[in-house]
Amino acid sequence: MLRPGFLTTTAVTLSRGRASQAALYGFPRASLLASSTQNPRLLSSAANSLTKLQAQLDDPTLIASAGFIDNEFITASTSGKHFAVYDPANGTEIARFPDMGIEETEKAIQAAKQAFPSWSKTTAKERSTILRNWYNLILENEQDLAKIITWENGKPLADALGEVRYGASFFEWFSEEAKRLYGEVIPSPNRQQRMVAIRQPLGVVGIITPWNFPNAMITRKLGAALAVGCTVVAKPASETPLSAVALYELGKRAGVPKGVIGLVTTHHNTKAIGKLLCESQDISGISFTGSTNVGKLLLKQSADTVKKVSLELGGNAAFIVFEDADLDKAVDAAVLAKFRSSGQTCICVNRFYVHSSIKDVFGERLREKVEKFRVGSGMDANTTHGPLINKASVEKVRLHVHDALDHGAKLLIGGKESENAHGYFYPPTVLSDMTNNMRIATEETFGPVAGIFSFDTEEEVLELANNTRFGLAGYFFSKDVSRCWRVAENLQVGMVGVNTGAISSEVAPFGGVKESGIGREGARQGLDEYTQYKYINMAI
Ligand SMILES: NC(=O)c1ccc[n+]([C@@H]2O[C@H](COP(=O)([O-])OP(=O)(O)OC[C@H]3O[C@@H](n4cnc5c(N)ncnc54)[C@H](O)[C@@H]3O)[C@@H](O)[C@H]2O)c1
Ligand SMILES: O=CCCC(=O)O
Repeated sequence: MLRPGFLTTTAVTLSRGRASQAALYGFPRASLLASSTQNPRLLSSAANSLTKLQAQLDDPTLIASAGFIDNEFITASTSGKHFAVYDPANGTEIARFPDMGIEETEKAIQAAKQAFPSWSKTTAKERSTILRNWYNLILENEQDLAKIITWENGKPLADALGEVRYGASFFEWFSEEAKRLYGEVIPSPNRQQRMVAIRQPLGVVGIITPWNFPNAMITRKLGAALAVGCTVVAKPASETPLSAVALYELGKRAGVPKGVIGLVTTHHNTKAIGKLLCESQDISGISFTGSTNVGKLLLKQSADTVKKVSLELGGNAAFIVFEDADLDKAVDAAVLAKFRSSGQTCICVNRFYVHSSIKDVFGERLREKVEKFRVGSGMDANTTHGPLINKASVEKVRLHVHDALDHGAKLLIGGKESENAHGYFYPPTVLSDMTNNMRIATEETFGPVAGIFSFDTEEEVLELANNTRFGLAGYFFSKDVSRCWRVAENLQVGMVGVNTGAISSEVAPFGGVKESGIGREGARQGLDEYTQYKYINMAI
């Protein structure tokens, strides 16, 4: 039952057959117009935009402007306010979401709390089956889900499809791991007692996710949380809520029971909702992926209720090319590790350290690769690299490039923005002759700029690479096996790519050290963030 104050007539369940899909085209428009506090003409045009998007999907019922509370899609906030979602390729509004607040979040928390006793008592096999259903549904709808990512995030469609499959892999993985949540039998130090440690779900967990992987950052958390028996209230980034809604719609179809997963959409109430999730006594864990500053705030806010907190934060990855590296492989890996998602992944390279003897040839080879990029709308099949997420991101990248050039960096390619460009584009850029007094040496750029520093000795480059408060990922290229072990062990990061630029996988523990985070996601370790041990001592 919805509380008074919710626009109950617009709380619509999206799980309908395809036969009725055409009729659904009108639903978001009706719900948006229901808001009395905003200009009806603007709301109507936003609804039309969403309708246009729906018309391009095989299954238009996958998206709506809605949060999801207690098994219902809620298309209006109690305040009547909305926030806009934009296509970063052209800056146009594509949807308008309910700007939910404390009331809705509290309701989602209570629904998740109520659902916890029964969900946590389902068998591992039952939870596994639901996750597996969800995985299958994602793959069946992968083309639609990829389009949704591209519309709201901007990444090229092929990359978006890769993200959908990557996202799905977490449900597949955790559907399997659900059945292997083993505890321990502890050899007793005496003859009178037997000792075991069992693993139990934390309870309700709050999940906050970023825009750079609108699909996969949600599944990486949800998969693990649901596998162990936790229930969830999630808040997606306000830039990319459509992917979250689509996933929830599929979750409902997959058989996730009422109350187990909640979704609260907001822009203006982000801080307040974050605080509530951290401070609520009904929430036992927080899992966050995003910037280090916000992560630190959430950690502080969670202190009073002594929550288990899992943080996947910013990075400042070094990519080291030793003099004995296979240069072809190093350049290919550099392209991937730097320019994937136009430089907007947390494990993207921020600093290239190339041995002084090969610095110029490496720079030239990288320049040649970047010259072949095709920057444009992610929906265009020829596009290799899409826009950045918003204006602020473009400004940060511009600042980093200008700062480097002002301090004497050499521009190999890029750096010049087109004056006629619509959308949030920045040309892929390669800079050489970088020095440690430049911003890129210490700050995460989160954009398509490769800055090349040079070094002479292994000792020197390790010191440079580790001279940061971040510690997420690091990469290096060398053919010397002893050096490979030495450098891998001495890089102060959570993840190392040795002779590769691709390290992400659902089977591997993803996470950082230092101010890049606490905890690991994916892999068998991913379950640890959502469980606690209970030690049982039985006298015999
Ligand atoms: N380590 C990882 O796995 C990983 C993955 C992706 C992104 N990141 C990092 O995320 C950053 C970029 O993402 P971003 O700009 O979206 O980060 P962000 O921290 O601004 O936002 C991330 C999420 O936190 C929410 N948020 C913002 N302020 C909040 C507050 N006060 N309380 C509660 N929630 C709040 C946002 O709405 C969004 O949902 C980069 O630093 C990147 O390295 C890390
Ligand atoms: O941006 C952070 C996540 C990237 C990844 O999982 O590869």
